[in-house]
Amino acid sequence: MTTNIKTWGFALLAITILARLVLPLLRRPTRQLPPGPKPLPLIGNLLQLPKTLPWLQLHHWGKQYGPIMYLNMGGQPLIVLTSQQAAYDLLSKRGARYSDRPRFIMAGEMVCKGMHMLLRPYDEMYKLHQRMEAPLLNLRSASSYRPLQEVESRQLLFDVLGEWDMFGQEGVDFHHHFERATASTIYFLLYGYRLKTGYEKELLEAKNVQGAMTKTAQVGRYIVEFLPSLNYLPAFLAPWKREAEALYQLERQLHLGNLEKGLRNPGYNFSKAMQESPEAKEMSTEELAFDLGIIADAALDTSTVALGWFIVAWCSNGHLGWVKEAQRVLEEVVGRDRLPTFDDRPALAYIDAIVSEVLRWRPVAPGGVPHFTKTADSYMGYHIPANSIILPNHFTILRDTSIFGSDPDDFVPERWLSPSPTFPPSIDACGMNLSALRDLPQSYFGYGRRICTGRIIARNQLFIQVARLLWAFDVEPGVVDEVTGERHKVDDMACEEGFVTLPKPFKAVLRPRGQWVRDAILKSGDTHGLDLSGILPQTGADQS
Ligand code: HEM
Repeated sequence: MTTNIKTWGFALLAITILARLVLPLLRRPTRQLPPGPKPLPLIGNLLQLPKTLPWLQLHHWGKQYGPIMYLNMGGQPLIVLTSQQAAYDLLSKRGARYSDRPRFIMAGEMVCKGMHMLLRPYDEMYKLHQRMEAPLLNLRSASSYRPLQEVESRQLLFDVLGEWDMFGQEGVDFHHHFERATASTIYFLLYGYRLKTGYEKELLEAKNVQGAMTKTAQVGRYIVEFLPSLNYLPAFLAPWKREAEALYQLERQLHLGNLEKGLRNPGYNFSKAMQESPEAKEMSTEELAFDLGIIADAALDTSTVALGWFIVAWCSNGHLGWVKEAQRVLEEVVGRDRLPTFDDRPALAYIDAIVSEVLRWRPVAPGGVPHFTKTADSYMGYHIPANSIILPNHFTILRDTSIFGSDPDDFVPERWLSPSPTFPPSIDACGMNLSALRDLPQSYFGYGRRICTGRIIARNQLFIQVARLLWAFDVEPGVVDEVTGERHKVDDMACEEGFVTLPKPFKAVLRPRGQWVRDAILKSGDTHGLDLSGILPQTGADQS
């Protein structure tokens, strides 16, 4: 009996593979597709796109084939966009058509049972979640979370100074400190509790789940992604089903447990605000818990990675003068008696320019986040087939010389500064000086209706952390060559694989710039003893 089922299983597999490869060839489109690398028979460009750093290969192809490219990924049309204009025209201006996501059968449908906000299709349920999140993430609400971000960045400096006292020239694992600070901020905002060490059970579990999720979203890892009908096979012939179910249970427990804690903890947090929203009445508790859990995941890696690249830029390109300039401006605006605060932000446009440049120079998701169109379209005279994946290659787009200038590989914060700031300046609700900054595309947050919803919170957080780190420390690579005694150079392109691309780990020395730094940090002290239950708005977020 088992052998019979197996035989039928393999027959079904063979037929589906054949149909999948041959049918697209029979349906060869007559209209002109965008240019792209020459496909091989049957499999198209599937084997030409490397598994390691595919966005870099797409970057090189972009130079050859232009702003819109076509690849055939074993029958799946993939449209790659490599200019800001093309990405904006399609993903933002034609957002109604281009806001879907491709199917992520393992990660989205099986592991998250369709409840992953980033991977969801653009349907009514997605819009319900978006309506629930929007009032908590808008500019005015984000401005009210800044006191929390000030506390957590104070703690970051305190922790880093403590490590300097212990390890000195050996350097610190800055990634860990950034991760703790980011996680603690977002967990307090979402669930009302902080993380003191960065080794708390909740965070370790969240990282495990996230790591496993990243694997399940890898292109080519599971055959069921290409042949969804294989999911009709019984579980003993489909081992990925067991893997997905185990991961789903893990994630479910984590998110539900955090939601419960959030509802129990004192003071305002997103768990309470969302549960009280009219939208939450239309969804299950599990849907609500996953919404919060995915926001936590989306915030955690991205902001930590951006800070990591900031340290890479400091170690590898700091000599270009921008560190000196930032420290000069901080000296002028803030002085030496206290840490920079959000009140200083209108006069610290240079710091916001550094944040923009970090996100441009090494985008957190260099390969972009895939959008999807169910309907056929045309652009620049080219045919875009129905059911195409649309991938904006952030790495290339953020090097568009017509927008960012002729030196896009260099780290130059000045490119974000307005040559003629207007007076009186226009300052937004979070203190950002809009008049002093050029309104260049922030493509690193994505596009259109799927643009990153946490971008204002992220920018506020990066502003205060970057300002305070530059005010407090001088930074250099932590590893010294035993023979020459010189510090190792940091390879500014060395990165880990993944959808979010983080720098390869290394230690950096963060040396206090003077006694005044130590005095100011120790004066503000360890923040873990503080009662923060009143630090966030008590009456819920701004609804405007
Ligand atoms: C430097 C930090 C961050 C970067 C670079 C970043 C980048 C991105 C990008 C590229 C996308 C996909 C956009 C697209 O599909 O076109 C995205 C989506 C998203 N981000 Fe962020 N993000 C950051 C921080 C945050 C934070 C702090 C939060 C939450 C507080 C957040 C919440 C989300 C959510 C919920 C989505 C899914 C949106 C959707 O699919 O509709 N992100 N982010």
